[in-house]
Amino acid sequence: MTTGIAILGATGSIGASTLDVIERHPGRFRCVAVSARHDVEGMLAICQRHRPALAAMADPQAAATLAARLRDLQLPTEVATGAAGLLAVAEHEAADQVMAAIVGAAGLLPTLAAARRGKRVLLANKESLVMAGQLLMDAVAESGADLLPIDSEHNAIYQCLPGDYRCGAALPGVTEILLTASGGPFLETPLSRLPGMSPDDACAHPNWEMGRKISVDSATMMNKGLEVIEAAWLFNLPPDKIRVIIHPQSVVHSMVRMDDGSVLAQMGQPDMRTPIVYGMAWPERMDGGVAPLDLVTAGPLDFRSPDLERFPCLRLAQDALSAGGTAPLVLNAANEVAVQAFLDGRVGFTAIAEVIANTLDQTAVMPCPGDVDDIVALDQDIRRVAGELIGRCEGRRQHA
Ligand SMILES: NC(=O)C1=CN([C@@H]2O[C@H](COP(=O)(O)OP(=O)(O)OC[C@H]3O[C@@H](n4cnc5c(N)ncnc54)[C@H](OP(=O)(O)O)[C@@H]3O)[C@@H](O)[C@H]2O)C=CC1
Ligand SMILES: CC(=O)[C@@H](O)[C@H](O)COP(=O)(O)O
Ligand SMILES: [Mn+2]
Repeated sequence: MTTGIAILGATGSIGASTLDVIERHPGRFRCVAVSARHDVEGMLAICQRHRPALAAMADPQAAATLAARLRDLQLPTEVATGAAGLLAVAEHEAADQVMAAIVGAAGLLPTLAAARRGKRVLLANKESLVMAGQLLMDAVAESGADLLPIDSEHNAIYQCLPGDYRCGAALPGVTEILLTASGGPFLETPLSRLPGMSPDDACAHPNWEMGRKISVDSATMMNKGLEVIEAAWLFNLPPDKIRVIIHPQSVVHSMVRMDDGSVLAQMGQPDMRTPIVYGMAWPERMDGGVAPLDLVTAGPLDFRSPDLERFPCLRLAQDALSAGGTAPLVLNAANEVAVQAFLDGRVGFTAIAEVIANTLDQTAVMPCPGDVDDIVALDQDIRRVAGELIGRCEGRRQHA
């Protein structure tokens, strides 16, 4: 039987890897619905190759252009737009599985909709769990949806757990999980040079090819911070059972330490098609086109503790997890605003951590709202606070 896949964020890095896996197994998987924000050319190429029933563009102008181009080419793909368009992709009746690969908070509503509909959720969009972990995990539990972690570390941990483990359940026998972190492009950069690092420097990840937002997150190690919070929700663990270890080679994708002293690891090439095909084929195993890992040529594997002076964002995220309530949501919103300002050349690299810390300082921690509309409204409020702080950084920069 063919499995229908909807891809939220189809024009991105995870979207491209997912489409590559689908193409390798034409009888087994079919791309039935796709979404993007405004990349019309990318979406057109996907529609020509995969003929999905539905393509949604969040941006209305991009949707209109796509619809006209599809008409000219006499392609039958229906076009939708806006928030409703993203929901239509997430809930598409022909989709058995939904790849949640929109970057950032924009992924929350469609990911939640897919979970509520009982689709298998292939979760790459870590920000939705950071913002609304309780809501998303409750939706999965209530609908009985399969939730498969796609983020490489969480996928690695999932692979190390017993075969009948389901995300959100307790983990008896596990002492702690060890999330590996590459350390990003600035692992060895002298601290005095960090303020002058450019967006292209920050996006030059040593091991993974990814979108620009997550690449900057890797450079600040906020990516690992978000992943600590993501792990707490996926594996139902308290902060003190989630440890971060620097592993510059990105060969060991994460580990689980058991109470009997065993440490289980999942290894492989740094290629997202492994976790993607794992999630799509689960509980089977299939080929995703990934080259075999040769441990003889992979070179020495190094491990060390993270330096929190170099990576203050990691500590901010760990503290936000311990604080609980709305703190992770505030952290995530401030990070998205600060990273975008850095990518736009408006603030320097080290301002990212400063803006997040100051936003957290200005915001009282409250219990997280139980209603998704309230969560989205709060996210918008925090973005305004962080935006004002960005404005002040810009002002200081201009006067310097
Ligand atoms: N890349 C990777 O290897 C990994 C990524 N992840 C996570 O997966 C997610 C996607 O990452 P990645 O593929 O690298 O990101 P990319 O930037 O490469 O792609 C993002 C996708 O989301 C779409 N998008 C962006 N903003 C919006 C919006 N406001 N509304 C609707 N769609 C939007 C983009 O459309 P458009 O092209 O039109 O802008 C694009 O399709 C992130 O949450 C990331 O943390 C997790 C682990 C690994
Ligand atoms: C591929 C993936 O899962 C990314 O989240 C990756 O982990 C980024 O690498 P860092 O370890 O540098 O954050
Ligand atoms: Mn990861």
